[in-house]
Amino acid sequence: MLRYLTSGESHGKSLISILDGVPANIELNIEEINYELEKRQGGYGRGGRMKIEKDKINILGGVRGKITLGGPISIEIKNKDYENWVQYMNPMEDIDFETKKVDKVRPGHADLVGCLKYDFDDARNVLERSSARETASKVAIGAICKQVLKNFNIDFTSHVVQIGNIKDNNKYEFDYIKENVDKSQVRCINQEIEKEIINEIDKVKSEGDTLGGVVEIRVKNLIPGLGSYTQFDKKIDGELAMHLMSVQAIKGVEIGIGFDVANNPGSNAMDEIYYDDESGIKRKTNHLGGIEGGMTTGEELVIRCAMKPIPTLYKPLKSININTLESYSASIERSDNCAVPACSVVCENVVAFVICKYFLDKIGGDNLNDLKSNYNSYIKRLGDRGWKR
Ligand SMILES: Cc1cc2nc3c(=O)[nH]c(=O)nc-3n(C[C@H](O)[C@H](O)[C@H](O)COP(=O)(O)O)c2cc1C
Ligand SMILES: C=C(O[C@@H]1CC(C(=O)O)=C[C@@H](OP(=O)(O)O)[C@H]1O)C(=O)O
Repeated sequence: MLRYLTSGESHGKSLISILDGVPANIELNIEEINYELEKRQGGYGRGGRMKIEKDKINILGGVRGKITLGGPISIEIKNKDYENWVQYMNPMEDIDFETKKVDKVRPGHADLVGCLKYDFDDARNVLERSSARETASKVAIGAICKQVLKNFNIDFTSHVVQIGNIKDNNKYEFDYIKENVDKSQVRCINQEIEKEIINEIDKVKSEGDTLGGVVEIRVKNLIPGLGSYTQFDKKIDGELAMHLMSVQAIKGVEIGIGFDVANNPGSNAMDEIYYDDESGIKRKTNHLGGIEGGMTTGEELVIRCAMKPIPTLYKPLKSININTLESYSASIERSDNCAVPACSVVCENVVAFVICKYFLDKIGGDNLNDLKSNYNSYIKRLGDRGWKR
């Protein structure tokens, strides 16, 4: 079973993760992994921290000469900012906790409940781990998963469809997204909307406020039957929602037309099934976004995620001192103002992990050759039943 754990604090030495269950003999393209990490750091609206970090993957185990060994892969991403935080974060030396205490808890963060739950008088003990810095690990993991799936032509992309109230309602083709997305500053395809969004981010920033938005993730060349209807915890839509909802600041996940199913009659929400000798079993529409009954249909997977606005505002929000219970208005030193573009890269890679997990589960094989022959025999059997790639 493909699984991972992450460890590390936002201003600690490094982010560490272990990805277990990757088959042997997968060739890793390190530049591509680093490119994903670079994309996550980008996007208009990011704060000062991204000028300090230059995220790069450092593989510590599970790989030789860029080829996976079938064992757990351990991954390090260094926090360059650690050197500015040694006095606060050193795990091996004493820290003068009293003078470094964060006792003003920030609304929208894990600070308050984290302090109550874990019995801390210092919110730094919470915020370091709850920070979205951890999403760098998620991206490195997803980028490795993508490279497993590349052997089977399964392809991923993502873009921004809304920031604040500015929406891109155009429908775009997968390849168009793939080709155009990295040139833009907010990962929005339509250049006019891109400009409008950048103006909106500037305006809201000047008011000391922040913005959230909606990102779309697409997966192409999937096969039918990843996931299962037979038990709740085997359904791939459930697993996708769980992983995506657990990304910092994600508040909603929809598949296909999502919440719009409620606004449409059944005839507009289902995807009718056709057969012809040339293309095999096919759908003319994809309202349900490529999943039926907890299983991939083989159509394009279409997922949207809503990210809440960044909770740390330059315009102070009211809160309390966790130790004295006095009220205060927060002021901050630095924060992202809008991280929706970065979040699209994170969500894309989180989806890659889930798809890879279910792919390996369905196809099976602890090395690339076994995986390929199992895959081919499944595709052949589906072909005998009328399904074509
Ligand atoms: C890529 C990314 C960057 C983020 N950057 C910031 C930030 O600079 N400042 C901030 O207050 N929150 C930021 N957040 C959001 C918080 O980490 C998140 O809202 C917080 O941990 C509470 O978790 P929850 O929103 O899931 O409840 C970011 C989230 C993501 C995905
Ligand atoms: C470090 C990252 O994002 C951070 C996520 C984050 C938060 O509270 O979630 C707060 C900010 O950190 P800092 O307080 O150090 O400026 C962001 O920069 C990253 O994305 O790599």
